[in-house]
Amino acid sequence: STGIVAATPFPAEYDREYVAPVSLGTPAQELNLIFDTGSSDLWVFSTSMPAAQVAGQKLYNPSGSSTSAVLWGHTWSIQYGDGSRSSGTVVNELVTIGGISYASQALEIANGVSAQFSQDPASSGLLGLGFSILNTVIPTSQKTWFDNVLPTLAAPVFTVDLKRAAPGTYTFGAIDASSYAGKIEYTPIDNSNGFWRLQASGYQVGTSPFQPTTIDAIADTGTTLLMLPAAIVKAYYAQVPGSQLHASYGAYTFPCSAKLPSFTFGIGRYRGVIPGAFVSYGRIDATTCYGGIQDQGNLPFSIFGDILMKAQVVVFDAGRTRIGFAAK
Ligand SMILES: Cc1nn(C)c(C)c1CC(=O)Nc1ccccn1
Repeated sequence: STGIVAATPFPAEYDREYVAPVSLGTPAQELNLIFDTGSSDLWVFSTSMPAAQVAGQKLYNPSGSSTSAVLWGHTWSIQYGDGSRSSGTVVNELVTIGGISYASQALEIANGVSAQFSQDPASSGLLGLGFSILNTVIPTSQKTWFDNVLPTLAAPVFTVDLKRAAPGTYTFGAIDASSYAGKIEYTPIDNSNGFWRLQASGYQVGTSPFQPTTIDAIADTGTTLLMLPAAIVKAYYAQVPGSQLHASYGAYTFPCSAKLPSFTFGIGRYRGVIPGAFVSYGRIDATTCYGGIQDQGNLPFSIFGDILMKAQVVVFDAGRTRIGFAAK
C-alpha cells in the first residue's frame, strides 16, 4: 500500500510547525497532528484533559470509539528538547493515515500537556516517526505507526516534502519521482539512539567557498529551525549586516530589510541549497526579524529542522537505514 497526506504549515506565514490529518477510531475522529521524525510517541489531546489546558484543539474521545481498548497499566510521559512535555495513558486503536490503517496502534492519550502545547490551537498532538526505541510507554514500550505498517507498504520508506508557506506532503510507501529535480543523494543513518542521525559533509554561506567539515545532525520534522554549531552560525550571520546575537532572546536576529545569503549543506558531493528568504523565520517587532538558523548550544548534535526540510525532498528509507535528499 501507499498513502499520502497534506502537510500544512501553521501559522500560515511563519511555518512554525506542519500538521497532517490522522483518522482515529470508529466512527473516525480526524485530528491534525505534528509528524515528528525526532520522536516516537503517537499522542493526542483527549477528553481526559483539564479544560484549562485546552484552547481550540480537537479532542480524541476514546468512549466515542467502538474500536478503542484500554492498554491496562500502561502510561507515558515525554519531554522534548525545548522543555515542552505531555503525559497520560494508552489505548489500542484503529489509526489511519492516507488510507493506510493499522487496527491496534498504541495511541497515547494525554491527560496533561505543557503550555507550549496548550497554547497551540493548530495541533492536537504528535505522531512520532523516529525509531521505536525512543517510545516512552511503560512498562512495555510501543511501536510507532510507521513501524507497524512497514510490512504492508509498497516500499519501506516515507517521503517528506514540506513547503514554505504552502501545503506539502508526507508520502508513505513511495517516492514521487515528479516531486524533485535531479537525483536523490542518500547517506547512511545511525539509528542506534532512535534518531534519523546523519553526517553532512560541510556547508557554505551564500556564494562563499564550500567548507568541508562533518556536521553530525538529526533530521527532525518536529523542530522548526535549523540548529547548528556556534562557529557555523556565526559565519552565516557575519554575512548579514545588522544581525546580532540578541541578548534577551539568546538568539540571532537581523533587520527584516536585510538580504539574507543562502545556506548550503553537503551530503557527500551533493549540495542542498536553502534560499536566503527561507532563513527569515518571523518578525519580532516593526523592524527586527528572527533567524531560522540558530545555535545548537550544548546539544550533542545539530538539528536539521523544517527550515532545511522545506527546501528539499527528503526520503526516510527504513529498509536500507539511510536518508536521501533532493532539490525541487
Ligand atoms: C532537542 C532540542 N533542544 N532544543 C533547544 C530544541 C528546540 C530541540 C528540538 C525540540 O525540542 N523539538 C521538538 C519540540 C517539541 C516537539 C517535538 N520536537
